[in-house]
Amino acid sequence: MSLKLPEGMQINAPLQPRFDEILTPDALALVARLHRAFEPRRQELLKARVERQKRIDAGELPDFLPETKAIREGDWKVAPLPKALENRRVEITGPVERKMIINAYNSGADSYMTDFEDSNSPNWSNQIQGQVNLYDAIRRQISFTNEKGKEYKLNDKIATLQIRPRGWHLDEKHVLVDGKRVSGGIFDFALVFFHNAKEQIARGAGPFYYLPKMESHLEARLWNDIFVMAQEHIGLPKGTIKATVLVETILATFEMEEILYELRDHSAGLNAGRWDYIFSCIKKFKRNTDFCLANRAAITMEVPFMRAYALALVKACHKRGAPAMGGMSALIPIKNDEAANEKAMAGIRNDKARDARDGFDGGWVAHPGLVSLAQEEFQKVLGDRPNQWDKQRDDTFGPKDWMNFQPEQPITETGVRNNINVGIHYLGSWLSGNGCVPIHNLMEDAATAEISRSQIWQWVVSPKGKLDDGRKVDAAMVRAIIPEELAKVKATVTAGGEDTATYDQAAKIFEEMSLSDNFPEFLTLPLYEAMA
Ligand SMILES: CC(=O)SCCNC(=O)CCNC(=O)[C@H](O)C(C)(C)COP(=O)(O)OP(=O)(O)OC[C@H]1O[C@@H](n2cnc3c(N)ncnc32)[C@H](O)[C@@H]1OP(=O)(O)O
Ligand SMILES: O=CC(=O)O
Ligand SMILES: [Mg+2]
Repeated sequence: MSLKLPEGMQINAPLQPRFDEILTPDALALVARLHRAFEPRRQELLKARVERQKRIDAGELPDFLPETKAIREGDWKVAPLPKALENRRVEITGPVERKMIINAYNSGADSYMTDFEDSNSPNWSNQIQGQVNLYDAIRRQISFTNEKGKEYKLNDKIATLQIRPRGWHLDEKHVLVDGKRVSGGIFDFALVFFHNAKEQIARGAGPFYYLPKMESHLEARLWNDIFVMAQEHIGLPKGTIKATVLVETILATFEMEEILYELRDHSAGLNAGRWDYIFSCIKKFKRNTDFCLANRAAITMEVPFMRAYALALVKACHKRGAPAMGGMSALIPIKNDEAANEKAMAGIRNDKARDARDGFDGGWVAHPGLVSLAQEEFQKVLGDRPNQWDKQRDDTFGPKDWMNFQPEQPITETGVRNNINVGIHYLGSWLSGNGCVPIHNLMEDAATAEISRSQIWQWVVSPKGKLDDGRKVDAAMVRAIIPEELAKVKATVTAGGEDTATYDQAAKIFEEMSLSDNFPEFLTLPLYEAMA
């Protein structure tokens, strides 16, 4: 099998069965066109992130942008949404894996966000097989048979699909245009859009996306411009694409209305992506000795800075006629322990009930077993209404609330060990090709793992990184604990019948990342270079 590539493009990766159906000359021509038009801007925006980080490291604190005041104070709304996106009470998410795609579509959720991002390990095979899977699913020709002979196919009634491409920071290292790597996000979007947008419209839905990890409205403008060119390229009217932006960086909180404005023809609202958000709060202020968060488990949606961010998001969305989507609790069903399972389910109910009361129009779940209880909680508040866009909030949250990073205690040895254990387990799994894993009965993905590894870094560096018994968290402590937790992780993985080959490498990378002077921007950057 060989591919006919557009001029100037190289693909340095093996072709598996059916990859040629995705990597067609016309689809790759769109990748090349978008790359040539927009890669310089992506690079500038990534450079601007680095420059801004330097200023924050030197003590600058973010604030609202004076140059966008008119947008914040102006009277405008986002364009109306298609019917398929009016009701999004429960959105299930998950990696672009064949069986899971079928299960998620059939789960009873209103919508299904299929994920090339946080829950996906972006090796070449996962990326392109994921595209094959979506191509089949959108055409209702997907099926799967497991090793026991159980057959999977789509129900008559399925969820509305939304697709999350990779964030701006990640390249697709296997595809070069004019000698340069293409953006992972542009690559994922261009292929899935080119092959499926018209088919999705013909089937009563549309090309709907989720956009991750943005730090500014200029980054949203880049996506908007990409949408405009892509729609023109295949002959769809401007405004056909709809995209929900995850507000999952602290800096984006200061530009929520501007982000909606940039995407106003294509916006499907905002989502409170809590896990990357917590990670971003740690990362952005990691050298500010005033800030040091407590154990990961203590940073819930109930702590004031997380509430201030979530409620501000509802306010911004409803003011602009856009859906406000809630994020995901990491709780998942627990097998073989009824009491623990009941507690987890009560936790999910609580989470969804709070979001619904606050004004969110829906929220995410991690697992099909959570769909009905999330539906029930939104039903209690929304009743027969498809959403609650009519609910306007009048809170006045601002910078002080968003940067009130409390609690700072407790930090405990258990907390340190848990972060190291989860970090190594997740990294090892990611390197072996699995980007979402149940660990200690919680859903762990790239965003939750980022919190674990960045907390270790911060606790070592910050004078406030002290355990409740008075000991300072330091490099020696971390180095001593890593082998102990690695052994536990390997025992768990072996008990689950899986190979432990990638876990020594994971522990090494984890140690380097948590103890190096330079904080790696994303854990997936060194990991992606380490993978084939
Ligand atoms: C921070 C963020 O970005 S959040 C968004 C990203 N994270 C996610 O999308 C989480 C996705 N969830 C998952 O990957 C999984 O639920 C996990 C890894 C957490 C747990 O998975 P498992 O241990 O396999 O769960 P479990 O064994 O209970 O699964 C039971 C069945 O449900 C399926 N299932 C579980 N979660 C999902 C899902 N999200 N989508 C589709 N099917 C699912 C399993 O494949 C399995 O199917 P089967 O019975 O037909 O074999
Ligand atoms: O993408 C979602 C998050 O919480 O991070
Ligand atoms: Mg995220």
